[in-house]
Amino acid sequence: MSLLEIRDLRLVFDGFEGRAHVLDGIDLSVATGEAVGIVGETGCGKSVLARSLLRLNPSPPARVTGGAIRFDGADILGMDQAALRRMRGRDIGMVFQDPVTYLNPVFTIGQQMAEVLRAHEPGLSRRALRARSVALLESVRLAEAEALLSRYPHELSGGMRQRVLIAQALAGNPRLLIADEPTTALDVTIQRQVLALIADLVRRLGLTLMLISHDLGVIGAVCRRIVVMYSGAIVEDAPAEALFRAPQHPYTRGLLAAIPDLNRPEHMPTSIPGSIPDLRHPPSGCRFHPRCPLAMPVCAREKPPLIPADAAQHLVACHAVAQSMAPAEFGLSGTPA
Ligand SMILES: Nc1ncnc2c1ncn2[C@@H]1O[C@H](COP(=O)(O)OP(=O)(O)OP(=O)(O)O)[C@@H](O)[C@H]1O
Repeated sequence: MSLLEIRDLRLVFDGFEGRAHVLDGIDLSVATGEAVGIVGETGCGKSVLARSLLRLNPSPPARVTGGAIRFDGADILGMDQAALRRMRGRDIGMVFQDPVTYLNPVFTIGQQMAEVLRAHEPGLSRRALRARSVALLESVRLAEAEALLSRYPHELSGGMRQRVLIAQALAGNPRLLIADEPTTALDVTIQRQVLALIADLVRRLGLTLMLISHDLGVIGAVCRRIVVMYSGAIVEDAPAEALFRAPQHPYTRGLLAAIPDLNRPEHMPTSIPGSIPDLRHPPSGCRFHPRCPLAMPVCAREKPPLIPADAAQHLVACHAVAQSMAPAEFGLSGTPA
């Protein structure tokens, strides 16, 4: 049974310069205990998707135009404000990219931990708040947690600040943790430590994780399953090992070809030709078709469905891949361009 079910989710932003079709029919199921990575180029809608799960996209300009999101059976899109407040942090916790933005410079770490804890459990005594804060800071491997309570954010390093935010996200004992580019603002060594911490928390607390990054290396370090997004749609969804070994979608292949390989110095990284589409005027059919080396006439006409590729858990949305698997079954009229 899935903890999270997203069905045909569609979301637009209405702006002065027109309507941006940002989520174009997202289908995603996440089972309890899974660690799923969402990867894709900047602007493909990863953060908007994550914020949709907590209904955090500002509305207006954001508007959900179709689909459903269910968390443990509850209809998130139909929740009233009181139900949303209960759900946020308690069912689904979220960690954002930039720890500086989300910690208030004028309050101590202790005051900010207490504020989050009080929101979840209003009746906690001062002593209980202190004990819970220390336990949470220790759970994210922060040394001298007791002393940290009286420090201000600027007295902490970037990695420590991100750990404090992870501790805050865990304060409501969420079942699903969403981490949106949690290490992008950190330098490489600290990045590795924070990723190791997230992987460890997932194991220790039995958390379900949705990790968002533009970096396949970051996702591959933590997640067993990888979902690739392109321009508001999922183009491939596969076990990490299968995705790295045998990527199916031409966009995923392009992403992998762009990564330098230290074991093969002769391999020259290549970039995907063209640029990401303008979401106010997205290409018809498959949004990747103008950049795709395998594009066929059908690709400009019909959006390809997400279907099993070489294994049941390996899904891909590509007419060319579908045709190469079973041409008669799919009956596509397209011929290679
Ligand atoms: N508040 C907003 N108002 C208008 N458009 C928005 C808003 N938030 C996001 N968008 C648009 O939605 C699209 C997807 O943005 P999103 O932040 O989800 O991308 P992303 O894949 O997470 O990329 P990045 O890694 O750069 O954050 C972008 O075109 C962005 O301009």
